[in-house]
Amino acid sequence: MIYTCTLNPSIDYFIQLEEFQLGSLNRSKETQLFPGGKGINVSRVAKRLGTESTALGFAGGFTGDFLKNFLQSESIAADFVEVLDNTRINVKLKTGMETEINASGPIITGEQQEQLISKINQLEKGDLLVLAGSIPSSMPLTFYSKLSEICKNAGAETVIDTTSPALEETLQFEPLLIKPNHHELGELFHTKVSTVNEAAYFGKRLISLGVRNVIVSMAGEGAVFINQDQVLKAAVPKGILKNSVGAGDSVVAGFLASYTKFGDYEEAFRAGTAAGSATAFSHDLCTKEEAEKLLEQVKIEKIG
Ligand SMILES: Nc1ncnc2c1ncn2[C@@H]1O[C@H](COP(=O)(O)OP(=O)(O)O)[C@@H](O)[C@H]1O
Ligand SMILES: O=P(O)(O)OC[C@H]1O[C@](O)(COP(=O)(O)O)[C@@H](O)[C@@H]1O
Repeated sequence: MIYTCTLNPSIDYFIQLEEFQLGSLNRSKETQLFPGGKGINVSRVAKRLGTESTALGFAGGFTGDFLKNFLQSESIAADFVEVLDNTRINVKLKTGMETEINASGPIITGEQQEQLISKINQLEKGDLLVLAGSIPSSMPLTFYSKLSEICKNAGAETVIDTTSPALEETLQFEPLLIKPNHHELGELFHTKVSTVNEAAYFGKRLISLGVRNVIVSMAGEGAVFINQDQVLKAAVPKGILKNSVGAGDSVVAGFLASYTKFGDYEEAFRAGTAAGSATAFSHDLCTKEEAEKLLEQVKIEKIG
């Protein structure tokens, strides 16, 4: 069974404007509300690609209800720990360029954290847990590594998509996959990663630390896949960028949907990259048809 865990989910409030003027009254052209948060997006895209998962995490208040109802309407299983405060609302301004304001989110008490841990304690060999997104400021930065350790002891796999320092702590538990973008990979090594060769070099260093597979996503430049046996580069099709929110999560979902079906890393990397670009080229997360249409246009090259 696949589980996604989003400690700080959101409602993503997309606001389209001709232009945005700081300090003035701005009126929107169009607005949309979507459930958000990295694990939630992975569950939604995976579902569209035919792969079931259960969304775990914390949800509260009327925004938490929106989230749960939305997932239910898409037939996605969810098992959230209830919190007192409202789930956050993240603002995504679309004015020709994208500006994001991600809110801090509700306070999560120690007792609520324990409730989530007891759900993770139920995982067993053959299960897979995706830990994705930021850790709320009321929680310890070691929370993902704690969950990773529980999974490792149970024989369950983990996939990690978060930033340093939380990411760093999880590496010792040998995740199946981590998916930093090139900025996040740079942060991990206190440097700047801008080229495919740099991504490959630092990706290999992660493999030597025990990570089994790394995808470094590089937005319009595509992505790099690194494991013990090979380094692959994916060149992505050119298209009109409509929405980069959720593109990274779509890479994770596409990879997992393919890998859990066919067990082939190269194909899973291709499927992940295609899903990422399909989301980038659409207003919402990609559909199965949109992702499949791009599959053949993703050019994979072995570079190591
Ligand atoms: N402008 C773009 N053109 C084509 N594909 C894109 C573009 N932006 C993002 N993507 C696709 O989405 C993936 C993830 O994007 P990226 O911005 O690196 O992730 P994140 O959202 O995690 O920062 C890329 O690997 C690529 O497949
Ligand atoms: O947990 P964080 O880092 O604040 O990120 C949350 C945001 O990231 C998203 O999951 C999108 O992530 P990606 O663009 O990296 O795929 C949004 O839905 C959400 O608003």
